[in-house]
Amino acid sequence: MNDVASSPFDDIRRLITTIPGPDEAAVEAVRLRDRQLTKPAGSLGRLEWLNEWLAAWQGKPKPTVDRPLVCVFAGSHGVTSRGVSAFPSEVNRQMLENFSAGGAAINQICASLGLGFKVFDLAIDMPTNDIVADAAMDEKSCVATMAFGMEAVAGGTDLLAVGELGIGNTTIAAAIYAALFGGSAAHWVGRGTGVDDEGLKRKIAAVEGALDRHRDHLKDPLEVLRRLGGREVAAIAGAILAARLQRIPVVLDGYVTTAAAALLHAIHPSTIDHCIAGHVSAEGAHQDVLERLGKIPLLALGMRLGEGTGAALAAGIVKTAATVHRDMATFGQAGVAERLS
Ligand SMILES: O=C(O)c1ccc[n+]([C@@H]2O[C@H](COP(=O)([O-])O)[C@@H](O)[C@H]2O)c1
Ligand SMILES: Cc1cc2nc[nH]c2cc1C
Repeated sequence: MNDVASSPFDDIRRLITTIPGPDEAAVEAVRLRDRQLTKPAGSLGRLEWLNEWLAAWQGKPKPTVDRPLVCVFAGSHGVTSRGVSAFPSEVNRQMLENFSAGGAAINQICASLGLGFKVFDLAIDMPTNDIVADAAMDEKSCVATMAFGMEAVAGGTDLLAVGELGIGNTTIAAAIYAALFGGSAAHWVGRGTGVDDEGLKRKIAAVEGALDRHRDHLKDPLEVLRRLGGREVAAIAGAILAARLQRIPVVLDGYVTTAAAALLHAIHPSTIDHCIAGHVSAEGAHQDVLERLGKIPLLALGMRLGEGTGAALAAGIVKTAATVHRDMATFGQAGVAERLS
């Protein structure tokens, strides 16, 4: 008998030890074809790199973006009782209805770019505990929610864009970053949906209170997730892991979504090598987070909506990059003269 008590988190840790690495042969095949296409070498900038990235993580010498999928995870948060958002928590349910009716920004972006769209309701009417007073979740429900997130890609996709919805979750994200990276609560807290100066003070106080409450238990990133996180963050972490195991590249959304990636990165940096930052959010500290994760955002549009919008726009660019690589003529096919020397 093993006398060390096993925890549900051990399954997650074990899973992380099994994730595949990049397919270098596929990357080489993309580079070879890229050199033959009718353009000066390197002239498509990061579009060229995107195809190498797709090939590396799909494990395909001819990368595809035929079934791109945007998954949005919705959670609700007990910390909202502290006045940390400019909007009431009812917005969660109302925005889910808006998603279903096709009225949200993300619906228009997905329709415009030809992206699939799925929403996951993570017990939106049952908020997680207030992180200042208690742990957000118990270990079992944290792992169960990660497992639920893993199912997001079960229907099949070749590019996953992840996003979230959850009033109060920029406070949750700020607390996670403060726990992972240190620094003051004020550095990590921003205006989210648009809180005024008083709201900003309440957010800072909430993050300080949460860190104080959980201070002796924040070494393990999975404990940070359980204590300071939310269900959407747990589910996104699960989706990112499942995508890696199924060789699906991932595009991250903004400040809140990136918190899930930062937790995985803290377990082991290579865990998020198959992820790119779709955009840098206008939420103040996002650029700092991306630098710490070694991610250069594809877009910088001053957006701070969440709901996967930045990731979806970036996924549209990734889709175009794959089409360009697949369908351009070579110098030989087009009869275009090659470089002189
Ligand atoms: O992801 C971002 O960069 C981002 C920045 C600001 C706000 N949000 C969205 O706004 C909500 C959280 O804002 P708040 O003020 O309620 O903490 C949540 O639904 C997020 O999707 C998202
Ligand atoms: C209206 C609204 C839409 C959102 N989408 C993501 N977060 C949101 C927050 C609000 C308040």
